[in-house]
Amino acid sequence: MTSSTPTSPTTPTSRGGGFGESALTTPVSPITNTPLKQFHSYPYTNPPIHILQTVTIWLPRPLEDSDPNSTKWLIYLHGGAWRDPECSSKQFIPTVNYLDQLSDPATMSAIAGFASINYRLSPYPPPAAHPSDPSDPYRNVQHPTHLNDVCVALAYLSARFRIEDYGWVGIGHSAGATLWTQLLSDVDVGTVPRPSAAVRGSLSGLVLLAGIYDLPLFLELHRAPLVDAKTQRIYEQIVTGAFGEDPVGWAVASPANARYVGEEWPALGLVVLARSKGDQLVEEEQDAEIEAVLRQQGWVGEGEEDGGRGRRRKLWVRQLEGGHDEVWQSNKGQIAGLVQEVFSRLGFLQAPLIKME
Ligand SMILES: N[C@@H](CC(=O)c1ccccc1NC=O)C(=O)O
Repeated sequence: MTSSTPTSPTTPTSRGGGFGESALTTPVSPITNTPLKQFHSYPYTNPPIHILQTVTIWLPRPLEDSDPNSTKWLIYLHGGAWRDPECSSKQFIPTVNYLDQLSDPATMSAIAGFASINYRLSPYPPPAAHPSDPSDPYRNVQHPTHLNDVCVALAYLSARFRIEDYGWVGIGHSAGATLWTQLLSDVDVGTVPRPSAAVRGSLSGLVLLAGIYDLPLFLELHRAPLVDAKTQRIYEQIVTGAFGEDPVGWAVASPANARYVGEEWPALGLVVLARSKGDQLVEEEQDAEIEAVLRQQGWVGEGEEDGGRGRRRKLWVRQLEGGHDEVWQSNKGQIAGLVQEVFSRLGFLQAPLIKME
């Protein structure tokens, strides 16, 4: 297989989602008056302290006009190799806008709200466009602190928006897909409680984009002579920065080595694994591994029998187009299309309303 060089940390990126216009500086208005294209970031810690511990919310309509029986929440976890401050909750904006403006309106009618979670990051040493200050406690954390923040954010979404009354679908890109699969499994989440039974029981679908599921394999595929020494060093920094120096820790934190207790997420009926052949940063072996692991643990592929076990856990594989970070950009509405497909499969789309002239 061939591997190519990841985004050079020295290259400033023109991607959206940077810290330039801080989400926290956006004035917070009463949630029920939030127009869709405006987003509002809410601190999920008490006391509210830092932008990296916020969740960004978009509402298609005042929340009280969304019927919990017929609308769902979509909850996004961004990537960025656990360290890149240019990658944030704003990665979800292209998908939100696509669903708002270009998708079949039936999908938007079935969405109560979009939430995109920021979490504390791991060290990003220089040279980098935005290196972390070694004394910044928000940009020098390690696993399981990222997961710890995701758990706190989900508890906040439950307390403030009652996501469990609506039901929800999770979406994650790259390290964000790693975080969702870790959360679903028995990987350590730190000192905070795991999501409540109500929150776990209301997750019905998961869309995993370009995820990293086996950290030792991630390093193996980016070691000389497969890649040049500089690229090898970047991948080593990513993994040691986020998971420490001990290789045992890398294996223990890897979703591919974990157990998935379906009963703990009883409504989860569909997991979608999606990646692009044009992904230059994360290899297809990652998806192949997690697919095999989920199959061993009870998920069944599309169009396959479930062996009479009566399980409802389906595993879909989908192809995307573009480079690693292009898949979440509006790129032909790929992610919006997946959301629509998942909503349709899960029975969330209602017959379109007939307009009265
Ligand atoms: N932009 C990131 C690179 C990055 O996101 C990445 C690089 C290689 C493999 C996976 C990556 N992202 C996963 O979340 C950085 O500058 O570190």
